[in-house]
Amino acid sequence: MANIRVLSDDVHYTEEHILAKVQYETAHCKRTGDTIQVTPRRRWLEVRTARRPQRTGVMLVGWGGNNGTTLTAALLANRAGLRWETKEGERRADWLGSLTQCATLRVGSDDDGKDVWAPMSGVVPLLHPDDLEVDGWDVSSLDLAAAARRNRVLDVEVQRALAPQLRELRPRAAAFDCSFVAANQQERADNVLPGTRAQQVQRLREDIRDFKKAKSLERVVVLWTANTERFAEVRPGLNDTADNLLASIERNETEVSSSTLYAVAAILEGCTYINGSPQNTLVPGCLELAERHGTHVVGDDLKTGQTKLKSVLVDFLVSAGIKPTSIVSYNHLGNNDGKNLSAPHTFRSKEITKRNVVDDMVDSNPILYAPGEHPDHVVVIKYVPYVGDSKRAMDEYTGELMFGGRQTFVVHNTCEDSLLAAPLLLDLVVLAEFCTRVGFRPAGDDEYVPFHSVLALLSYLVKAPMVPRGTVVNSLFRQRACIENVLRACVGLGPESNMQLEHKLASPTV
Ligand SMILES: NC(=O)c1ccc[n+]([C@@H]2O[C@H](COP(=O)([O-])OP(=O)(O)OC[C@H]3O[C@@H](n4cnc5c(N)ncnc54)[C@H](O)[C@@H]3O)[C@@H](O)[C@H]2O)c1
Ligand SMILES: O=P([O-])([O-])O[C@@H]1[C@@H](O)[C@H](O)[C@@H](O)[C@H](O)[C@@H]1O
Repeated sequence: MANIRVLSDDVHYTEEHILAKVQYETAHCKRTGDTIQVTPRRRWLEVRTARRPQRTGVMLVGWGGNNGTTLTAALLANRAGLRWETKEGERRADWLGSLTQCATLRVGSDDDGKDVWAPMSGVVPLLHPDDLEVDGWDVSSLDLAAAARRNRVLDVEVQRALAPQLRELRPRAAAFDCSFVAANQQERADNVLPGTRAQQVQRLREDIRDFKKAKSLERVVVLWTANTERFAEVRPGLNDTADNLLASIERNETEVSSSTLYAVAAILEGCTYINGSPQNTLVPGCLELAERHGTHVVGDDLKTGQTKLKSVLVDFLVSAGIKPTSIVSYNHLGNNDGKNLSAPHTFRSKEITKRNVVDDMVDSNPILYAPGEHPDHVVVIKYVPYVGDSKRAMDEYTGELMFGGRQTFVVHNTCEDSLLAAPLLLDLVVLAEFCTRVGFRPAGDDEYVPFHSVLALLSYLVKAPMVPRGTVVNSLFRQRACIENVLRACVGLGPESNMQLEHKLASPTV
């Protein structure tokens, strides 16, 4: 696929960097009575992107799980160009569902006025999946071939072809506190670290160093794709500050979750930490620790199927002036994730992230909704072993039309949960690595400013985006546009406005 090269006085490609200059516009608003005063603020920004992706490895927490084994198999299969027979004919390994590997963005138009599109990975150098090393931890000691067989996600032909390599991959012993997950998860836990929380953090840090050294890595991303935990209590003296969190770990406080131990270990080793599950791993003390160490964190909860569709449908309805009044999201699934979510305290974590996704869109339209008014919104998840990873999502959306009309549409969405999640895990790692190579400064300043420790740019990939400040955006296309426009800024292209006035005015030469 083509890479783009921007020919502009505002873009310079040196051996090490892409140096770009772009005009950045915001608008300050002030409400006075029935009027909103809007003051545009335009300034020139200089963007510096290091061109060489770093030698990167990802350490998956929950490596032996459905998502972890599926991502690992995808990395191996794509690297090998694996082809296999199915009843529909030959298939070959691909990255379908990955934004960085299979999505494009419009970069302009050609002599005939036709749009020209480029792969996202062709705008700025991104880490290639073939170069990504993988390791991780799991409470189950199964090697990844045995785990893939247990997980029942991959075609048998694929499992057979990859078994020799998967068999060599064995998860490291895990930090695990079963009280934070469903009791039914204890039965697989034969690979658990002993000792206090402080000793476990120390061991996890040694694991990260060991992986980094063994693979000669420059960057390690720690990504939680283990079970959903219950929310941890956040309270002064426990985890409200970095020092209090570290002291609580030293005191072996039982309210510090296993996932927070991984996050602390990652941050102390200078790694990006990504929370692919809904629990509040990234407590305030964790966020302060990440800022102190200048590392990035991303959360919460992968956005893969039912919620992703919801963030599109509700955005479409509200932005079309149709008023969603009832949203009922039901799904059943039969994988281990579903088994773990069958406990009330773990389901509650998932319910929170699946329900909050419409808040910003509802709040954006006071014409439709009075202050504090929201659609009825219900989330139901049931564990039905027979369907395995092939989650069935059924949604009913009801909205109000003019003259008291009602519109109801029902969606049946059979997701293969892990085949949807694995490409997003790759995107999270690839974009997280990219974010460590970019800096911004007002034109003329000396210092480039990196992304904030809380990587809000990756909101597109999670259900409940953490942001350092400002409004949480859940609208999927606004989130995607943010990534697209940041990539464009790195090569001196302004934001995609979609105006294309050259095709809309009486004269194309305005
Ligand atoms: N489409 C999706 O699959 C999807 C979407 C959004 C979020 N998620 C979240 O991703 C996570 C993983 O999903 P999955 O389908 O792979 O689940 P899974 O149960 O198949 O995998 C989780 C793995 O984590 C291991 N584990 C549990 N606690 C651990 C610990 N403390 N340390 C190390 N390993 C531990 C388990 O043994 C298991 O192998 C879940 O929290 C799920 O809610 C999944
Ligand atoms: O991402 P999404 O499809 O909206 O939500 C999914 C839930 O519907 C499913 O029950 C759960 O097991 C997955 O982890 C995922 O969170």
